[in-house]
Amino acid sequence: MFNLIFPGNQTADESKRLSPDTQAEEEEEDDGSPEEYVARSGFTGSGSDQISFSSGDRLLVHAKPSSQWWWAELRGVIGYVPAGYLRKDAAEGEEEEEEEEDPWQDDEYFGSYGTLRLHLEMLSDKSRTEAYRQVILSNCASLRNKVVMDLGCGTGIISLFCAQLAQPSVVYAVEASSMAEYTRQLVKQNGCEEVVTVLQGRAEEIELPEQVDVLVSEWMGNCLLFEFMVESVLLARDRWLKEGGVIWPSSAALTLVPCQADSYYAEKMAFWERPYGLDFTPLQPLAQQEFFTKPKFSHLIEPNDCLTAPCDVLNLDMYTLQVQDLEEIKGQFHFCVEKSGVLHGFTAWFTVHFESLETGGAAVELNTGPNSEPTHWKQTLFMLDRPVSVYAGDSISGTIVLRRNPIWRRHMTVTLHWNINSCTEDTDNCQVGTKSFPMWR
Ligand SMILES: C[S@@+](CC[C@H](N)C(=O)[O-])C[C@H]1O[C@@H](n2cnc3c(N)ncnc32)[C@H](O)[C@@H]1O
Repeated sequence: MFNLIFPGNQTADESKRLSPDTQAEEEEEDDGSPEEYVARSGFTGSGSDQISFSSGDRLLVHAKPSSQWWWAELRGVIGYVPAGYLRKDAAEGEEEEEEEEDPWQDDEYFGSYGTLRLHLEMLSDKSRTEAYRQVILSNCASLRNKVVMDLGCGTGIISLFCAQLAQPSVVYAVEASSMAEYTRQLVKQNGCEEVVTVLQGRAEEIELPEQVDVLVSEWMGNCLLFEFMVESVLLARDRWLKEGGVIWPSSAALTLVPCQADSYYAEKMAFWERPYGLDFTPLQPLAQQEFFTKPKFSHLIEPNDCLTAPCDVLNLDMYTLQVQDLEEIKGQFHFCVEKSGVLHGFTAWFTVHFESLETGGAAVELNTGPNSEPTHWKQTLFMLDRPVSVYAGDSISGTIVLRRNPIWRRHMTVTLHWNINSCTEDTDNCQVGTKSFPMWR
């Protein structure tokens, strides 16, 4: 049985909203002999220590050093494989139970949005909430008599901003979690029931009486796409948005920067070098697996720790983005090191833009990067396995690939490939590396 850790019981280091994990999947006794697993879908390994396989392949799992990556064998080739892509070769009849698992994990997902914890966190995030308020306020003239859909309204904050700061004809506030029952009360309590209609249900399933002029939603997750609520927005756009209608946010970008992370590295890895005068370095490979396999959510990078200027690696246009594009999104980067230091990893954050409907009006931007007010998303840190010294003038180029999990639809793997070209003569001329980070499967 897969064990999901949702926000209600996660650690502060993990996602703000959704942090399913794969721990404790195997309850059976481990007698040390290899176990046979079947691939649920294909996987293309990156780097020399991962193996590729196709859907239906039978793999022998020799060891499970972490909940995400197992050590397995296929046709005589041995290497790491992502655990979430494998299932036990169930006897007939048992398989049915497995197939019943919801790849969207909606019970857990909407269950967590049915409690106050996440709404408190989101509403306490002033930069986020004020950005939406500013969008409504600065477009209040254009919103007059418009039909608005607030997809995933939660407590209804954006719908209430619309009703109080503008004069739309109606706002359809759609919410799948049980919070919708309270949202109705909040709408009434604030005297907005003439304008705001709360509809409880999944946006994909609800029926609206009409098409809408404006589709607004706060769907962004860690590293922009995690949770993949964006899919619901794209489907609603195609079904409910009038020709020429507006989507807020209208575009989104993911930004990356090569960085130092001295204190995190010291806390999780260098610690094992000489605690209490003893050599604990044999634990370092374990530390790497345990602390550096997944990205670190909730990282707050100091502007000083950026080794280069940041660079946008993905740009999504919410009008043209298609659901199928989400399966694999690739970006490229080319950085020029500005100051010598130690490259511990890469940090990512996102920015979204809300186009203005007013003539000559300025777009509103919500930037979650280190040069803006911190938001509850903070930033996402991807640690390399080994730090690399870099020097001013070096170039770091490469690619980033966000690959959506083919089974667990709210999850993805981020693969970074980098190439460091040193400008100094006394160091290796070129260093390349690849690392894949499951979020969370
Ligand atoms: C990030 S929260 C934003 C809540 C609120 N709009 C705000 O800004 O505070 C996303 C909300 O969307 C809801 N949601 C996610 N996917 C949905 C879907 N497909 N249909 C309806 N509601 C959805 C969640 O239950 C959650 O309350």
